[in-house]
Amino acid sequence: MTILKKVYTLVFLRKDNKILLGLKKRGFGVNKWNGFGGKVEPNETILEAAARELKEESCVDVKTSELQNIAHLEFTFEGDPTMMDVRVFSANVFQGEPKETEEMIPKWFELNAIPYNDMWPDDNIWFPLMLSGKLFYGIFNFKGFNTILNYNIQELESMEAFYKIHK
Ligand SMILES: Nc1nc2c([nH]c(=O)n2[C@H]2C[C@H](O)[C@@H](COP(=O)(O)OP(=O)(O)OP(=O)(O)O)O2)c(=O)[nH]1
Repeated sequence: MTILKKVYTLVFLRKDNKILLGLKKRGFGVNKWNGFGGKVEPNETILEAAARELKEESCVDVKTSELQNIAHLEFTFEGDPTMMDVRVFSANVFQGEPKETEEMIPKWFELNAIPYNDMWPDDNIWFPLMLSGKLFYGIFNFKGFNTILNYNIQELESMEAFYKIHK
């Protein structure tokens, strides 16, 4: 089966031992808490897309130089030839206060109170790696949107080295 790849961004803001999540109000992942992100458009870089989606969904501004790439995630769904290629970033320097938008209701969560029951089912597998400052590559194969058929996670030494071999 031909695999079509679509590139997405996902940004997590950090402040005072808290993480900013948003409750998605519509579309893919509706009613789930998540970071902020979306599809990379043809006329922009991945970093530009990450900053744009954060702004659109939470009203917060971030400089692309403050976005740290911390993970690469790939999602496939049984029977769907599209692979979602998700570039995950974190930032602790940003401008403005998060505000509710048409897409998201933002909220700061203590790191020991992450609402995993209302998140994508893979998140409780890789959030602990992210929260302990690890870099990683994860692949998740879903059946429907609630069942993980199989997955693999690899810790990485550096994202640059990973992207040199993983095009
Ligand atoms: N935490 C987490 N995030 C995920 C998973 N799967 C997945 O696509 N995401 C992220 C990647 C993107 O940030 C977001 C999906 O993007 P989107 O469909 O909202 O993109 P968009 O805003 O461009 O779409 P649109 O509604 O404007 O068409 O969800 C997952 O399993 N866990």
